[in-house]
Amino acid sequence: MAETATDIGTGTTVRAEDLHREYGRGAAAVRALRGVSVAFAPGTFTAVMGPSGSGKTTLLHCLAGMDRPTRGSVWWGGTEVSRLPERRLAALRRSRVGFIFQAFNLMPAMTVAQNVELPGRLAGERPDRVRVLDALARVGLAGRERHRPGQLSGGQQQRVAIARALVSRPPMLFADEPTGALDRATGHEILALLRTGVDENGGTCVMVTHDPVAAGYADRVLLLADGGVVDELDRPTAAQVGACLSRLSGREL
Ligand SMILES: Nc1ncnc2c1ncn2[C@@H]1O[C@H](COP(=O)(O)OP(=O)(O)OP(=O)(O)O)[C@@H](O)[C@H]1O
Repeated sequence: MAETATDIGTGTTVRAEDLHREYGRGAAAVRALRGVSVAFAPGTFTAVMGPSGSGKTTLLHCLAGMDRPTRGSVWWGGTEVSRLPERRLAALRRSRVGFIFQAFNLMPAMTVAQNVELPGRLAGERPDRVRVLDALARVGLAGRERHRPGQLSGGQQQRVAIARALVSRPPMLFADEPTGALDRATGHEILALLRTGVDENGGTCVMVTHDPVAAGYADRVLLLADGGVVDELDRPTAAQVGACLSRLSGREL
């Protein structure tokens, strides 16, 4: 099936159909995902939660085209990404997907601006200074472009990582515990940035988190257990999320 540039525009529906992901083979095989079918509409912010080992990161990596399912399919708009050859997938991913890691994953020897430019450079593009400075300004880091990551606080480093993820204005943003390494107040600032990105640009954002308060920024919470979706909550309060997680891990608060 051929994909075209028009398949993916501002805000993309991300869809998984009967997704299975196994690691290893035979008796030692781990079934990380066991038939997940779920869709994420443009202009929505979804939190993925569940006990440790339930498959959250595996699901995120498959949705973001960073890992391949063993069985089933992942779609970005009308494009079945799980079947694309590696080079075409990598090219599409670079232009369509922003990914934010818990540990920021910045290059310490590079300046803030160079870090933001890096994905484009790796793709062979000429850096667009105006876009880079605009992305830094959008995350509140105007004037910091010549700093090294080590000269910034954890929250500021995560803002650099968000600017790096957003500089190409991707329609899809995936975040794996983006506030896990931050204090609560700084975490709120980061979550507010993600929320604004969805509200103002109509992007599709999927975030893995362990924090019920962080999940409160999302429109929807998807709960995983044992590699499957076991529940969904629409605009839940932190208390509702906490109660649901406690039930899932077999404990009552
Ligand atoms: N590369 C791998 N090789 C083997 N097993 C793996 C690999 N990655 C993940 N797993 C296993 O797959 C299952 C799901 O892992 P995953 O990281 O997706 O869970 P998670 O819900 O994100 O966990 P956590 O909340 O602890 O980060 C776990 O049993 C894990 O040990």
